[in-house]
Amino acid sequence: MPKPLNIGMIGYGFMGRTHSNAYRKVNNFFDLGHKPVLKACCARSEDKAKAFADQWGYESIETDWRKLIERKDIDVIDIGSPNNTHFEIATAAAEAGKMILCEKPLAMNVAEAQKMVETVKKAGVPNMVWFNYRRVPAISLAKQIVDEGRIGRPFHYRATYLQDWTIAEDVPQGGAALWRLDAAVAGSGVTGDLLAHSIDTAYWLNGPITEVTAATETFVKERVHQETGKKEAVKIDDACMFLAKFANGSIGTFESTRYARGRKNYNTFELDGEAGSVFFNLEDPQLLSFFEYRNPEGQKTPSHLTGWRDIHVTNSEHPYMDKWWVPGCTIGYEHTFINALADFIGGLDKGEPVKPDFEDALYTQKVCDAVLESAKDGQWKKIG
Ligand SMILES: NC(=O)C1=CN([C@@H]2O[C@H](COP(=O)(O)OP(=O)(O)OC[C@H]3O[C@@H](n4cnc5c(N)ncnc54)[C@H](OP(=O)(O)O)[C@@H]3O)[C@@H](O)[C@H]2O)C=CC1
Ligand SMILES: O=C1CO[C@H](CO)[C@@H](O)[C@@H]1O
Repeated sequence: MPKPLNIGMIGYGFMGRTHSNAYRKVNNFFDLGHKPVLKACCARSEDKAKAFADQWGYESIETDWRKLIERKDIDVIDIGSPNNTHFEIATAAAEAGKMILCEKPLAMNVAEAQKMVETVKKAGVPNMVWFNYRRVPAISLAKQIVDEGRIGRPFHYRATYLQDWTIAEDVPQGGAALWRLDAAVAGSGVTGDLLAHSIDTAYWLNGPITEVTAATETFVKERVHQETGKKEAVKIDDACMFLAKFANGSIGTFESTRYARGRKNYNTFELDGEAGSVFFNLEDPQLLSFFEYRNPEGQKTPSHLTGWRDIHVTNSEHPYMDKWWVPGCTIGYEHTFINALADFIGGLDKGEPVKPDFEDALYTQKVCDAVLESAKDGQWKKIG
C-alpha cells in the first residue's frame, strides 16, 4: 500500500492543471511507494481556487501561500505560480521542512537561485524543478544514445525555441498569463521562459556551457499594462540569440523568439558529433532522428545504409514507454509531467535525489543571467 504524499499546489493555471493531472494519474501507470493526495490548492483568487479544487478534487483551498506552508498536513509544496513568487515561497517552504517541486525558471536571477539552493541544502529537503522536457521519451532516448557513445566527439549543439503569440502590438502586458511580458513578474522574456528549457536540455545532453555571447531584441517597445491601464515600456526580451562554448570543446547556437509567425511551441535541438547526430522537434514529440556514421564498437555504418532514421519512440524498450500503452501508441505533452513526477516519487521511495534539482536549475539561471548581461555589451561572458 503506497504511503500518502500530501500535496499543496500553488496556482490553478496552465501548470496547476498539468501538475494536478500528474498527481491524479501517476500511480495508475507507475508502481510507486507513495501516492499523492490532493490536500490543498492555493491562489489569491478564492473563487477560482475553489472552482479548481472542485474540478480536480483538492480537499481544501488556501488564499495565502504562507498558511499553506504552515499546515502540518502538507508534505510537498508545488510552486506553479509566476516567476517572481518562486524565491519567497521556496525558501519559506524549505525552512518549514517541506519537500519542494518548483516550476522553471527557478528564480528571477542568480542571487535568488543561489540562496534557494543554500536553503534547500541546509534544510535537507527533497527538491526538483519541473524541466519536464527531459521526460519526453525521445529526449531521454537522445540522452541514452549520447551516453552509449553513439555521438562520439561532439562538435555542434543547435537549439531553437520559437513561438508567435506576442506579435500583435495590442497584446497587453501584466495580469493573467500575460505576466510573461512584465519584467517585474517574469524576470526576463524568452531567455528565462523558453531558453531556460533549451539550456537545461543542452546541459543534460552535452554538459556545461563555459562562455556565452548574446543579442536580444524587444520588437514592441510599449504595451498597455493591465494593472495601470497605461502604455508602459516593455522591459523583457522578445527574442534572444546566443553563441555558446561547451566544456567538452563543442560550440552551440541557441535562438528563441515569440515572433516566429506560425511557430507555436517549436522546441528543437540537434547535436552533431564525429560518430553520429541526433535531432528532435517537440512538435513531433514521438520522433527522434538519428544519423549513425560509426557505432560505439568503431564499425562504420555501410555507406549504402547511412541516412537519417526517424525512430518512432513508442517501443517498450524506449525510456518510460513500458509504463504506457502497447508499442506504436504515442504519448504526449501531459505525460512528460507524469513521467517527471514518477521520477521524483521513485527517488523518494529509494531515498535518492532526483535531477534536475535546484542546483541544476541554478546552473541554468547562471547561463540565463550571463546571456542577458552579454546582450547589454556584446562581450563574451564566462559562466561563474
Ligand atoms: N515546465 C513548463 O513547461 C512550464 C512552466 N511554466 C512555469 O510555471 C509557472 C506558472 O506558469 P503558468 O501556469 O503558465 O501561469 P498562469 O498564469 O497560468 O497561472 C499562475 C497561477 O499562479 C497563481 N498565483 C499568482 N500569484 C500568486 C501568489 N502570490 N500566491 C498564490 N498564487 C498565485 C494565479 O492565481 P491568482 O492570480 O488567483 O493568485 C494562477 O493560478 C511559471 O513559473 C512558468 O514559467 C509555465 C508553463 C510551462
Ligand atoms: O514550456 C513552455 C511552453 O511555453 C510557455 C510559454 O508559452 C512556457 O512558459 C513554458 O515553459
